[in-house]
Amino acid sequence: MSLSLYPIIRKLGEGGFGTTYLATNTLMPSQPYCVVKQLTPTSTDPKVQQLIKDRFKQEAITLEHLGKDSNGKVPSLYAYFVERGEFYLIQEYIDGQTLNERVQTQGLFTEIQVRQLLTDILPTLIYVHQRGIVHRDIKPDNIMLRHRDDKPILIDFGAVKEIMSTIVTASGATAQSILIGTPGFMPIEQMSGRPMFASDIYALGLTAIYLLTGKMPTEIESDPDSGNLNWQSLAPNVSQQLVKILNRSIQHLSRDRYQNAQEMLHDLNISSSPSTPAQNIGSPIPIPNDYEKTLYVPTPTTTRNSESSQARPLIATLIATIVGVGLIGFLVLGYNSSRKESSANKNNGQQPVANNNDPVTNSNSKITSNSNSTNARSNESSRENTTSNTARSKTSSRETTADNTARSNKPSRETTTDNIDRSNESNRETTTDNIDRDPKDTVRDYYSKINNGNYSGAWNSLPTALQNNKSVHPNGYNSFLDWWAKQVADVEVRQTNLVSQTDRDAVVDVEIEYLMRAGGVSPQKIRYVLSKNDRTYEWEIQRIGLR
Ligand SMILES: Nc1ncnc2c1ncn2[C@@H]1O[C@H](COP(=O)(O)OP(=O)(O)OP(=O)(O)O)[C@@H](O)[C@H]1O
Repeated sequence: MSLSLYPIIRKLGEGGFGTTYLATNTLMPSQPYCVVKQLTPTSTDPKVQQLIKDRFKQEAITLEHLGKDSNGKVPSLYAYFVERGEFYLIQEYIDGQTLNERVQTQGLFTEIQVRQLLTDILPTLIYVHQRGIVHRDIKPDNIMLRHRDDKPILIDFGAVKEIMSTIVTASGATAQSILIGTPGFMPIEQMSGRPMFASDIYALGLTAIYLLTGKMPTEIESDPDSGNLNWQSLAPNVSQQLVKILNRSIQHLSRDRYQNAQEMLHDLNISSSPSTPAQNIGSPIPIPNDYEKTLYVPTPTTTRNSESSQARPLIATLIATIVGVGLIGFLVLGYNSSRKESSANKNNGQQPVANNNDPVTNSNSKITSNSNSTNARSNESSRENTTSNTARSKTSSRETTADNTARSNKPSRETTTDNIDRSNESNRETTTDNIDRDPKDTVRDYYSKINNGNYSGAWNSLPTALQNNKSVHPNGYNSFLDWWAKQVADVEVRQTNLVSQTDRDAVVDVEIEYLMRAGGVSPQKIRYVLSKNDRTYEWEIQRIGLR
């Protein structure tokens, strides 16, 4: 097989991974049009290239079966091959228009048209998901309306692009260097490298909103309190029923969305045709303005809302990051961060005693392989995957922690005893070490303590004013434990930035993600104000606030 069999007519588009062309399929008697998708891998390492070749073949087989059995719902795959380091897919040409082109040429969709589109495309999604495939890049550019029958065809599956971004990390593991998906259409779990079927539902909901409003998700204002998109005012004639369905499909947390395409199709079928314009359906739940409160107050509503309100800014940041670096080098981070130990509740609500000498295992921000996210076998197995990965990483992290604890407990305790009786001179020794310490380490240490189950140590790192703030910690240390030990499974430090530093003060911005025990991931951007202790010269947290 070779490219010369498919003479190029013209370019159709160019994306992050290559170029799509209109071509002629000379292998067929009528020499019909075909589409040539040329993909260029990120890595030029020969070992990685071989790996990509193997995976590319697997993915081509998947696409072949998907096309063959789909009854025209997705383009057929005619051929695949590798030529001069470039990877090629030869696909059926769909004579039609993308949804984006349709809106540009014919204007916005009516509710009836959107309902028809959803009724047509949801069975395709059911079909794709039943084969264990998450599309991962549903958007108006990737759904075509075929001229002959106006039926929607799903194009441009994300998995093959993800394969192109395969790299080998320093530890020898394979990972994907790029998040597949389009800014604004990617839900939070997909941005964390864990796409699931509900991720496609999210993107489809936003696609429908685009058809009704003409606005991409990034162009729609979100409610400052909840982060929910204020799209209804842009489409005031849409019925309450459809608003409700679309709002459910675009919930931030996957568990609040339709779990599968059948559920959404079912609601669409039973809901009546357009009648009453929507009035505040799915309206945002307000969150308290007290930002510090959302750091710890462990009520599910607050968690959801704080996630909502924070997810969009984070998404914006990630978009900027992804776009800014030309889509290269944005490594998908896994969740193998260090673990809390079940002894978390040992103190049972009593005020903890000083325990600042617990060993600190800095296991944050690890880069891990994300190779299992390509095809989720089913919703259930997708969940299993996530759980088992978490479980696996927890075990290994716990081992690391235990190991480190064993190694470092003793010296730590000795230091404690020493410190009590020590003279100023020894304090000066400590000082010399600490002068050079980065204030960012203090922040990282705080989260490491939490991940290691050293809640009392973390609590003691907080300024007294925050500990005693009744709106943040109504039950003191118990409130702190309620959040960290009972609701948060892991906290991942994504980024730490030293904003400013003098001899005495420092400001550190961090981007973290809470992995919630109930499921879901909640990103947060937090600002720490630290000051240097006059006596110990250690950096101490003075204030914490959301950014
Ligand atoms: N099977 C197809 N039949 C007809 N036209 C197609 C087909 N596949 C893609 N196109 C057209 O080519 C355009 C670009 O294709 P596609 O979305 O696959 O890749 P891209 O935009 O170049 O990059 P990326 O894959 O990164 O999105 C589409 O918007 C569509 O107009």
